[in-house]
Amino acid sequence: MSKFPVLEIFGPTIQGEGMVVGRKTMFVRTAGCDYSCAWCDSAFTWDGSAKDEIERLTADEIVNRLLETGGRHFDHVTISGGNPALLAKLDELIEPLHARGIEVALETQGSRWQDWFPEIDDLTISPKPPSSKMNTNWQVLDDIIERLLERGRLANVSLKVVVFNDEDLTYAERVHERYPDVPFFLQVGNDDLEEDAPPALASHLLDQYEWLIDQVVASEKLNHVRVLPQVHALVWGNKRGV
Ligand SMILES: C[S@@+](CC[C@H](N)C(=O)[O-])C[C@H]1O[C@@H](n2cnc3c(N)ncnc32)[C@H](O)[C@@H]1O
Ligand SMILES: Nc1nc2[nH]cc(C(=O)O)c2c(=O)[nH]1
Ligand code: SF4
Ligand SMILES: [Mg+2]
Repeated sequence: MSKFPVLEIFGPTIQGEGMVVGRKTMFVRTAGCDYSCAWCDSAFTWDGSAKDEIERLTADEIVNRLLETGGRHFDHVTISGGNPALLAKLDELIEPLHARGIEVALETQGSRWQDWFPEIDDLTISPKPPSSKMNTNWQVLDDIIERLLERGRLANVSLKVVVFNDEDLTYAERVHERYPDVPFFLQVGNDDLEEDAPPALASHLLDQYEWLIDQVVASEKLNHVRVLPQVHALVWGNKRGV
């Protein structure tokens, strides 16, 4: 049995982002990332600041922890990170969750393929725009999208680009033009990760949301798209574990 580096298991809460926004879900957050985005809201997964909190758990232990924490109050688990696509054996966790009738969602940036991607019920791929300071490997992303389309997973996949500025918006247009058949989401960037008063953050993020809606409305390249804020950030601010 493989061991997985886990930083948080929490919920039930709602999925605050993207293709299944609002869905009641538990979260499993893995440690470690191959990126280091300038604005990462979960930098503790990779910057060493929470290294003492990382637990190495088997899939059975994660399932037990989910059941202890969530009881009978969930039928959906979202795996995020860090980049959970660094974990080659994650099918060992996906399989027993499915066996219990629990749906599995996963958040990743599209920098690595894993053979278990087609098993994920709600797969969010979130390539990173220029403001992140990361570079997209288009060959890798093309390959991931192609493999998912070949396997008929269109209904289970989405692309989600976080937008902070005009350059990011141009990047979002480029991603949507390259993969026009993949459901496409634009997400408000949270540029105030230090604010600890939820109402102040919510007010700021709603202004950013209005700006992003205006930009998308004005774009001829962004028509078959959805624009969303991070609902959990509006409700709970920058709090961890919600
Ligand atoms: C923390 S990441 C973990 C999963 C994976 N590494 C990824 O980036 O897709 C989860 C989601 O949060 C988004 N995110 C991270 N920091 C953000 C921020 N400051 N504002 C808005 N979204 C953010 C990412 O783009 C990603 O879609
Ligand atoms: N409620 C809630 N929704 C989320 N959607 C994506 C999250 C993430 O950090 O990956 C996240 C999170 O941390 N909390
Ligand atoms: S890829 Fe995701 S977890 Fe990694 S640094 Fe970027 S936002 Fe954070
Ligand atoms: Mg988050």
